[in-house]
Amino acid sequence: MANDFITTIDSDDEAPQFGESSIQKGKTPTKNDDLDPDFEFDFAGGRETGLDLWGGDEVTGFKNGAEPINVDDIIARRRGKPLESYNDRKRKRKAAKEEELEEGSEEDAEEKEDEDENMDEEQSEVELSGSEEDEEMSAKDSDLELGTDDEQAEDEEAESEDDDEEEYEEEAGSSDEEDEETAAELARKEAFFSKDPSLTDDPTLPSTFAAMNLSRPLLRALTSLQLNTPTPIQARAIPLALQGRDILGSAVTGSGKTAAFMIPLLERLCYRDRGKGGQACRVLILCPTRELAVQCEAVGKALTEKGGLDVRFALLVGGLSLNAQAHTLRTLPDVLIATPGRLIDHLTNTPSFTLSALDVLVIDEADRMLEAGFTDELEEIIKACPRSRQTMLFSATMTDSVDELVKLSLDKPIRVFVDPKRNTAKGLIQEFVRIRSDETRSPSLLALCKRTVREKCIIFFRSKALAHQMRIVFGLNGLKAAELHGNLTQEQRLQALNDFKAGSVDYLLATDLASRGLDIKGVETVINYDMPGQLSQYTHRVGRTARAGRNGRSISLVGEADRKMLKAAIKQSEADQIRHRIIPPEAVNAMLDKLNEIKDEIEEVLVEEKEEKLMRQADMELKKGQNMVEHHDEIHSRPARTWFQSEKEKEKSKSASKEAYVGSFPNAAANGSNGKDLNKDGKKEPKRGKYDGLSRKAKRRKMAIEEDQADQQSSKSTSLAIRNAKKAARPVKITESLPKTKSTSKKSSTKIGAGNKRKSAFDDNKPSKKHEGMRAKQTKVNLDKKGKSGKGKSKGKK
Ligand SMILES: Nc1ncnc2c1ncn2[C@@H]1O[C@H](COP(=O)(O)OP(=O)(O)OP(=O)(O)O)[C@@H](O)[C@H]1O
Repeated sequence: MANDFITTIDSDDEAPQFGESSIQKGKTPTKNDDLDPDFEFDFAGGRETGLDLWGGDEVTGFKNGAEPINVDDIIARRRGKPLESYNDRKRKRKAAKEEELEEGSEEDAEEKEDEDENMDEEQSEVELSGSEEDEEMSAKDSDLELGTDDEQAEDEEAESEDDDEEEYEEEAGSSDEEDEETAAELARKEAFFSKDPSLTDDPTLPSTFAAMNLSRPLLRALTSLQLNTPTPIQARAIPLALQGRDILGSAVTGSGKTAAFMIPLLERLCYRDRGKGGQACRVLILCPTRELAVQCEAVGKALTEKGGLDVRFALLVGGLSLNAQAHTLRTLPDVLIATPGRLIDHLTNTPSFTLSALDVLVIDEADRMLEAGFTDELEEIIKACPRSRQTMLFSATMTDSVDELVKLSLDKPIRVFVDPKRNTAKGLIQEFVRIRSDETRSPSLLALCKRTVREKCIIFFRSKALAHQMRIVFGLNGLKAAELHGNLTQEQRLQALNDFKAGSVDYLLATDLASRGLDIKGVETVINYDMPGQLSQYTHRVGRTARAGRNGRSISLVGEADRKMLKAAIKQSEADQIRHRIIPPEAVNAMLDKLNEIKDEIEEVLVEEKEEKLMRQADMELKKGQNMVEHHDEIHSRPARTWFQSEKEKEKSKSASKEAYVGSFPNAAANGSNGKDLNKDGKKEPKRGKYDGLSRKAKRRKMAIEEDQADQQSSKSTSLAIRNAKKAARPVKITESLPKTKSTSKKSSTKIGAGNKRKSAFDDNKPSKKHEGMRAKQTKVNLDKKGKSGKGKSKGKK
């Protein structure tokens, strides 16, 4: 029985606070389109002890950018008072108590009056609408009545769990098949990967960092950051990385993977050639998001500063000044930490910047890179790296979608998978709340936050618009929240993280932008407002809590459409980690009423926000115009920046890469996230021809351009052939070696993860030559005009 392993808990014993309500079905907020593309900031500021990132000191020195709009300001303006965080309220209460003790018993009566006044003030600041008493009463009432409703709810739940059980059995049947497939896959993978010597030759793993033969400064840094004992992934990966081996590393979220690659590469840099000409960019760490790159840099810098190492970092991410980054690159920093897009931009547009001296390439959150549609960018970057480099790929979730990437970028790699059966941290309790109708989702979330989860909570939403709407709803209900998603400026994103870290807001309302890698200390709860489309996303979301051996809980609101994902999440977890939570229906209904009451006000806040945005945008346009007039000559003398793909190509390859990634999940189609190219009968649509959809005129024009290009190409190759023939006819000097014969093999154009019908990378035995920087063997299938296929074959060069 599912009941056997699902413990049901309810919210009855939790002290209620106050209630509120309604679902905002109105307007979606306007897209934040007043971003200033030129704003710049730096990440000055270190940290004292421990790897405590996002300490609130990172965001400094903003220039140019207009002040971002804060909906809390709009709400405060309407209400006449700013919102307070749970911490602020606690601090106030504590201060009041201390004051009371100091005053002594003589002034007791007088003091009590004051305190009551204070309390009233505090309460009214928090309880923004309705009378305080009413709210408290209604919340209390709902708790008292809970017994009967609870029983009813549990009965209903038991029924549903019976249904669940049947489906579990069905799933268990199909999973055998999956396991068989996996066994075959595993055999192929085993042949591809080298044996991990830490498992076979020497089963005793280093239990201390000192036992890893790390240099003294690095050991000192680790001690002062209180990293005393290596985590399992560190114990296994660091010694292998120090030997220069290529690694595919995976371990549960929050298990210290960043240090697992950062420590060996810093150790390596301690012994680099510092002589004349020895200075170069030696390490590249690729991260999927800007926030992750910033965090990764912070880990590296913390170790460097504490150890007194002479290693310089450069952060190459979007949203920061291109010119400042180009300037830093000219100084040849040792470690580049980059997001793929910005790195490509520099490779294409920053004069004399190359990766030709690179020793180590690290791809963090490798599967996410493919999910985010960075396939072509990764291929381009790998192509720009020397073949002799060491490569390490890390992620908590390694789906088969990374096979191609592994094969393309790693050389005789070792798979370092720590506890592959465990997907979530041991200290994580996963709670699930059943949502019977979508109408109750928002009130359930509010009830949860008002009654149970008061602080240090990240709430994940499927869309940016929803996260923003909910921020307004939270604000109007006296809950202090910040939002984090891609519609914000980089400044706002980092500010939100810093506010949350500092405790000046209690909730971080985020999209999946924040689901990967972010290490924020003290996150106690993760709430999934809705279940994500993929299991790996769920794993990463809930992995923002219970990190580094700590405890934490996740609470997921599960509707009918999320049942499959619920089962998958339960299946991948230990039985004692799962709980069923019930929110008293009265509390939910009270919130629903409150939300309905403030519906109009939500609209008004959105309108005010829009108006303010338009005004600031007009201001910026004005400034822009002035700049264009004043600095016309300078602006037009700059060379235009180029990109390795056109916008159209970029979009196309992004969606192809996303589809390939999503297609690797069996449940993706069920979640509506794939199958775009299937017709009504579920069959694959034929591929569109390159002239399809074009008017006759446009088609003729395109054909003419292609002909011109072909002509140009052939005249170029003719003159090259003439030059070569002349050269060959020249007599060869005795001291000169004979000219080498050129390989005629064609370049392959296989894309990582491209195409929907996926074949494992490990199925491919035919070697072929790829780009200079790539080491993997590739196969290209060339279709001739008649549709016959022929395989291009060439050797991979080491
Ligand atoms: N040896 C160690 N001892 C104690 N704490 C550690 C150790 N190594 C790392 N940590 C801490 O563990 C936390 C999580 O580390 P990190 O962010 O590298 O995890 P991760 O495995 O990369 O997680 P994710 O998969 O979510 O990206 C950090 O706060 C870090 O300071």
